[in-house]
Amino acid sequence: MKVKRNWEALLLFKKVVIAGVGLIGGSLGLALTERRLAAEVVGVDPNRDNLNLAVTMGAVHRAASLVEALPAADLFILATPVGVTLGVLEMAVPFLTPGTIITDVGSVKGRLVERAEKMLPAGVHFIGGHPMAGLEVSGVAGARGDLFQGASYILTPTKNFDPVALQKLKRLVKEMGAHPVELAAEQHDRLVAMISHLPHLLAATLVNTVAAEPSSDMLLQLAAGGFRDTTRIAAANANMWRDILLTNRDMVLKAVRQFRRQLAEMELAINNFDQTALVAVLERAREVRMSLAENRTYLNER
Ligand SMILES: NC(=O)C1=CN([C@@H]2O[C@H](COP(=O)(O)OP(=O)(O)OC[C@H]3O[C@@H](n4cnc5c(N)ncnc54)[C@H](O)[C@@H]3O)[C@@H](O)[C@H]2O)C=CC1
Ligand SMILES: O=C(O)C(=O)Cc1ccc(O)cc1
Repeated sequence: MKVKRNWEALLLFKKVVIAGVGLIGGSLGLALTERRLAAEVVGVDPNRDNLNLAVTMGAVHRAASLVEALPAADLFILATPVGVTLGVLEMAVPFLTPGTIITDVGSVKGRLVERAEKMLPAGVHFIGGHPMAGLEVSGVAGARGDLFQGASYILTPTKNFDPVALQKLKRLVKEMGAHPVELAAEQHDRLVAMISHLPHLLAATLVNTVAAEPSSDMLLQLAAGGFRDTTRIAAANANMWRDILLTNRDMVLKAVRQFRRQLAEMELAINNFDQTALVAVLERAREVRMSLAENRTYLNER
């Protein structure tokens, strides 16, 4: 006999507290409320307009302060800018009660993951998280409950991780339609420097290269899909990216050095009219890019 799944069966958490109900916190809130994964979702955010909009949109059931919201929460999600997350966690510590699982969504993991475990009271477990999905807009107004559908969602358990907390977070990730991928925090930071932080830096540099031209207005009007496709992310929040690039400074600088080597190879081939080398470089990129579009497989699922 087919068992009918009622909404009660999907209830993963009783009370979820989200600090930072912006694009990502709001999208997690919508995913939780729309799919009825939590009985109550409480939002904490110093931006009153944003928080009120989150309530109106149904991304959180109610707004509160950390002091009021945190006791008896079974999940606490830090969805704040990378530069303030550790400070918010420090502020939260006195109000945490045993049984709370804590995760974050930040684009850089290293220091936060290292510090988090050390400052938490007994019975409270932290596992870093990073949804590999987003948009170039900030604030809850752009939030969507299906933002993480089909995306990889990185979790960074340490060697002392709590297995029950990890299982619950993996279940949540899957219920949101995303694919959990476990990585060590340092490995996470090295990989995202290449596939997220470097592309962002390059998109911004590409836009600025064109903008620095005397005829930039005309150039931007003429720009076709190629320029738009390669620079969409340059429209994202500058403060958010300042935090990301500086917090992951060493890995980002390493990725820039690798990029410079590839650029030099391309430059040399053009300078030398070296048709063979130029085709080889372009062909290598073409094949890799085409394999990215086809047949998506996820790490940990191979
Ligand atoms: N935007 C994106 O595409 C992605 C962002 N991320 C990460 O998600 C995090 C949030 O980014 P977004 O949602 O895009 O930013 P956002 O600017 O849309 O939202 C951040 C929210 O945090 C609030 N906030 C600031 N200080 C706070 C504090 N002390 N306590 C509570 N709330 C506070 C802000 O008022 C704002 O509403 C960042 O750490 C970012 O690295 C991760 C994946 C994708
Ligand atoms: O806009 C996009 O497509 C992005 O890739 C956004 C994004 C920004 C930061 C992240 O840490 C992850 C994803």
